Amino acid sequence: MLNISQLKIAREGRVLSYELKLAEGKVLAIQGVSGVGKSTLLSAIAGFVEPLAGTINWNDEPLNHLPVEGRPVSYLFQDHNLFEHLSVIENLSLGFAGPAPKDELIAAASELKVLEQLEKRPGKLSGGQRQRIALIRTLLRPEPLILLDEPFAELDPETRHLTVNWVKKTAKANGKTVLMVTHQAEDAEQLADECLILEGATSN
Ligand SMILES: Nc1ncnc2c1ncn2[C@@H]1O[C@H](COP(=O)(O)OP(=O)(O)OP(=O)(O)O)[C@@H](O)[C@H]1O
Repeated sequence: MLNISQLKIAREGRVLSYELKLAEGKVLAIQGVSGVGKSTLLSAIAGFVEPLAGTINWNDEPLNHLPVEGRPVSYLFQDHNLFEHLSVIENLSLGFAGPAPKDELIAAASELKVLEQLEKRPGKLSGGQRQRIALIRTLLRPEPLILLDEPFAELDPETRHLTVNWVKKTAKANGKTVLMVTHQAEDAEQLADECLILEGATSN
């Protein structure tokens, strides 16, 4: 269970407040107007933003004082966070305690139609190809809590449908708990078990 209680974060003279409970293995869609604080919530869970107050607990363990690298979190940023000096397959192979699950990575790349891109540098890929590579990397890493910020924004409708289904299948098969920021109602309908709509912040 992810339990976020009375979390408060200062942003540009405003205080953003969050309250959230999500059972293990569930997918939550996070929606709300631009600037309401969707990405800020993911950043706080991942440990990039210091809250003013409140707690973030994962399976009853407080995360607040853990460093970014000590949190049980795999995070897909809006800009895809791929290392440009490594090939795509090297990017995909990072972050595993033991050897990377190459067969699983290659099967995912084939399913998402990016198999031909694996030996290239991320800079040579289209936005949509990078997005699928970043999704494979984020979903197949070992951490149980998956944070996705606009993960399908650059995909055409057909590829989007394929990719959303792959994320759903992969998250469920591996028991992942997923928080996904999206502006698309159909992504939420297709993928999410629950929906959180963030609303305005209070002024300081
Ligand atoms: N690194 C930062 N430092 C300070 N303030 C920030 C930072 N990033 C975002 N903000 C501010 O925090 C508020 C919430 O931004 P956030 O990116 O969380 O919104 P969002 O709902 O994800 O928006 P969008 O849908 O446009 O991505 C905004 O007022 C934004 O200007």
